[in-house]
Amino acid sequence: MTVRGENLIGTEARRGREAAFRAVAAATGEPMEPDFPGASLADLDRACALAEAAFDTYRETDPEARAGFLEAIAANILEIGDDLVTRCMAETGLPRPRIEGERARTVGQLRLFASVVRDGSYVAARIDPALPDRKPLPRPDLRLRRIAVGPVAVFGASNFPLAFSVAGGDTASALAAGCPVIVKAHPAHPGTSELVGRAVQKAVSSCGLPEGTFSLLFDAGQSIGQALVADPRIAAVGFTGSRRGGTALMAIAAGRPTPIPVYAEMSSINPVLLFPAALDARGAAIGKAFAASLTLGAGQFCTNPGLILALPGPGLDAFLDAAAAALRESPAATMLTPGIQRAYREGVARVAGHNAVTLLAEGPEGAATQGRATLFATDSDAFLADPALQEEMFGASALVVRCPDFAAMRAVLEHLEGQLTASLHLAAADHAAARDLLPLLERRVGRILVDGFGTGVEVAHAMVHGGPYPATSDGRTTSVGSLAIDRFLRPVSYQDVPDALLPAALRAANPLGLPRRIDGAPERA
Ligand SMILES: NC(=O)C1=CN([C@@H]2O[C@H](COP(=O)(O)OP(=O)(O)OC[C@H]3O[C@@H](n4cnc5c(N)ncnc54)[C@H](OP(=O)(O)O)[C@@H]3O)[C@@H](O)[C@H]2O)C=CC1
Ligand SMILES: O=C(O)CCC(=O)C(=O)O
Repeated sequence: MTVRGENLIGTEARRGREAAFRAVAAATGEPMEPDFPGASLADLDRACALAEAAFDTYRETDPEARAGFLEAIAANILEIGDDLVTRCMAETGLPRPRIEGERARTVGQLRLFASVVRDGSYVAARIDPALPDRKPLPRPDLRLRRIAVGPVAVFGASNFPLAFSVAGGDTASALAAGCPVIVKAHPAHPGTSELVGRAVQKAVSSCGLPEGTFSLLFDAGQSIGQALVADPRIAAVGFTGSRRGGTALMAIAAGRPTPIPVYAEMSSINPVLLFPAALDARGAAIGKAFAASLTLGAGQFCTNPGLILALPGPGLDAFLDAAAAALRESPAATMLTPGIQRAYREGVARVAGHNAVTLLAEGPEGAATQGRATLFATDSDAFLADPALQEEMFGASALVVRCPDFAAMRAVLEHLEGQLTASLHLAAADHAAARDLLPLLERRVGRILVDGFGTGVEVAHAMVHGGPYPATSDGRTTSVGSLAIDRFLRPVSYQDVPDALLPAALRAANPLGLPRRIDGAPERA
């Protein structure tokens, strides 16, 4: 399939009229064909008008039609075949197995949301029948369902060109909820974005859905993204990227005459707690596994294990020796964009220059487009004294904080900003110490995991990929897993509305066969 450098607006594909940009081949830094002229404000207006016009029809599509649409997108993505994989590899510098794995995750995610739509629990339909004889007052007939919030703006992420991008988790969950989606493509992988966008556009047509169900816009700068968030027809925003970008969009959304939620997944350093008995039993093995997680995807994961907390001892020494040895041999890896590479290099230099930090290991120097792994160490007093030491270094770099005792480890955790994940490495003898820290960890993070690392989020019903600010803008939600649909739904209650006027979800005959609660208990079939 050919990449043409076109915005996809409803059923149309048209080249923009604003300043153009090109993808940059991540490995060489060379510009790639074709150019992508940016969308104009008129293009944005058209996409928003179509989305608004599509909304009432799309949100009332029956479950089977909407599920079929999500499955059609998945099938169309697979149908692009190797053209998608090779374009994506060139634009991102990520290797084939990673891109193929990410494609499988993306397709699986779309299918998961198709099953969520078919299941229907997400509608949360509930009925409290009228009690006309209740004393002292009769109760009205009350029925509740959740409806889609409206058109959603999605910002594709640089580091997951498929699973967190044009047809990634934000788009899949918004479409599943019944929201039309307008994607602002990430400029790091425009060709990949166009190919996937065409797969969605084709599914909209083949499923007979309103054309405004999906649009994709390109922009060489930030004005289209900002105008999209500010547009009164947009009801919510999904974003994965930097704290600076996420908070800028939050400010725009909050400053609108009608403020809207921005679900931004931003920075996280994902503390890893190494407990003494686990370190004594298998310090070297944990060190090796840590190095593998740290260097995955050149460290360009928001779940990257960037902070290690441990008590000094021979177990920690074994961990550090093994981790350092593995990192010294870990080849430098191509980073996603020159900007991300520069930010990583500067972040590493800043930490390296800190007077309370020592360099434990670094990987071999790489090409100008690459990032090398680094491991630093400091102690808990120094970490507590300088908030800059908890800034995310987006790449394969981590800081080990030596804590003299569990009280110091607790103080470091208390001092941490909100995080996506915390990993605990434990043996049975560590359980009491771990139990003491769990309530604090629950306050700080969205996911607590044992004997593993947070990279490679499972797309599942019980997954939380979120966390308190600044890991995300709203720690009550997740951007991965079936619960992600909740972000794009809103409850509506119907009081004494005649059956003929009720939405199908709430009619007495339950024509959609939805799971419902009657007076708080599951409805009997
Ligand atoms: N923790 C995480 O999950 C991630 C963190 N990052 C961090 O972000 C840095 C930059 O990476 P990147 O992925 O490009 O993230 P950015 O936040 O810079 O960009 C993400 C998207 O948002 C847009 N955007 C950013 N700021 C604004 C703004 N003020 N107004 C309108 N649109 C905006 C970008 O457009 P444009 O490119 O035109 O600015 C891009 O489309 C990395 O070095 C890393 O530190 C990145 C990815 C994931
Ligand atoms: O680790 C993962 O699978 C997902 C990571 C992620 O969400 C991100 O890096 O933005």
